[in-house]
Amino acid sequence: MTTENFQFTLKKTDAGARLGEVSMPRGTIRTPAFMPVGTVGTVKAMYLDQVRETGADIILGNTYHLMLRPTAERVARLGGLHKLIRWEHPILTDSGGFQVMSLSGLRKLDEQGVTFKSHVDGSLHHMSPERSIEIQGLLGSDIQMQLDECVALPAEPKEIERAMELSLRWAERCKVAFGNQPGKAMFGIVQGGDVPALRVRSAEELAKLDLKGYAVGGLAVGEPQDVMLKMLETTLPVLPGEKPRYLMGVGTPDDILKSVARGIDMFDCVMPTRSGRHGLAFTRRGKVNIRNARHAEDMRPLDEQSNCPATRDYSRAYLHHLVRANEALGGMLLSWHNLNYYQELMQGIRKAIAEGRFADFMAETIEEWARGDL
Ligand SMILES: CNc1nc2cc(C(N)=O)ccc2[nH]1
Repeated sequence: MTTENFQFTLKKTDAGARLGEVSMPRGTIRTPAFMPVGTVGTVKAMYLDQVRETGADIILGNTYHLMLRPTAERVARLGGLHKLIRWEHPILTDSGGFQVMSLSGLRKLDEQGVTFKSHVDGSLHHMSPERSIEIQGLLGSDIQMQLDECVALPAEPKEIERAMELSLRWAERCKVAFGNQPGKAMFGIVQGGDVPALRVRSAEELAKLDLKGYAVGGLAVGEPQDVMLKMLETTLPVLPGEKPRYLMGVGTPDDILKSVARGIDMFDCVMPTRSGRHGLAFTRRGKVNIRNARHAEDMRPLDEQSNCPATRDYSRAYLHHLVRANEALGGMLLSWHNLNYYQELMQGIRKAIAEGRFADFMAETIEEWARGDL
């Protein structure tokens, strides 16, 4: 069902796990949802028709990359990102802040924003909270993220606090810049590193802004999984239950299961596509490194029970050959397989929550991974 407004419906809970839907003009997002990453206007090595067929309701676009090339203004002149890349379903764009810190030659970060040198051509750019929202608007983004400062862990508590407070001030500026766009949403991002008290403050202050959704940021930045999960247990109870929660940059299938159990509704991660390009396949019996010599003459597919052609119709021997030869088709088939596996996992999660058996589903899934490759 699509609506002219942005509407989150919490359909069922099963212990901490939540089943829901985000309805928007461009379509409905079934949650818990996994968002494939469409970095520079493409989910690498995939046709977007295939991405849709795997079950994706929404993809992510990276503001940092798109603002540098082809630029937000050019995308707007060409009719917006949906038209340019031929994806008519919802798109979430990040603010660009995380990649400015991780990819560019960061020159300055102050109250006004960030000044950086492009990793593409060395040109100088300034991005304020207002400019980030302007860029995401020019792209035609359906869900826009506030500009924030994400610190890598481990970090000094004082540094984490400084970045968290700055991000709160930037959230207010982004809310003003975003204004009132009924069919779209701007999400705040909870920061606070691995310091529970700072996480609580960030979530409490963002909740006062009455935003349409909330991301948990500043995680999957080098901390152990147990620290990430502890920060979710600290943060999520403070966020309004009737709004969607999005865990940024996460994660492995194990991360996803354990984060759903704690109340996360949306995920994005390059893991399935990036690891697919490097020959790593996620399966219901755990990870398979197709580069390993043991697959060289194995004519079985990754999983003959799958409905995905990449998983069911191609032999491990051929996948092994393609990856070892660094052939493009190797990365294409394994990206397709991994995205399909991730969406099958999300579908299994949603079905288990609907049937009130998520805890059993999580235990059975983890146990089958541990049994090892077919
Ligand atoms: C891959 N890990 C990851 N952590 C992230 C945190 C943020 C954030 N804005 O705090 C954004 C993207 C992220 N990706």
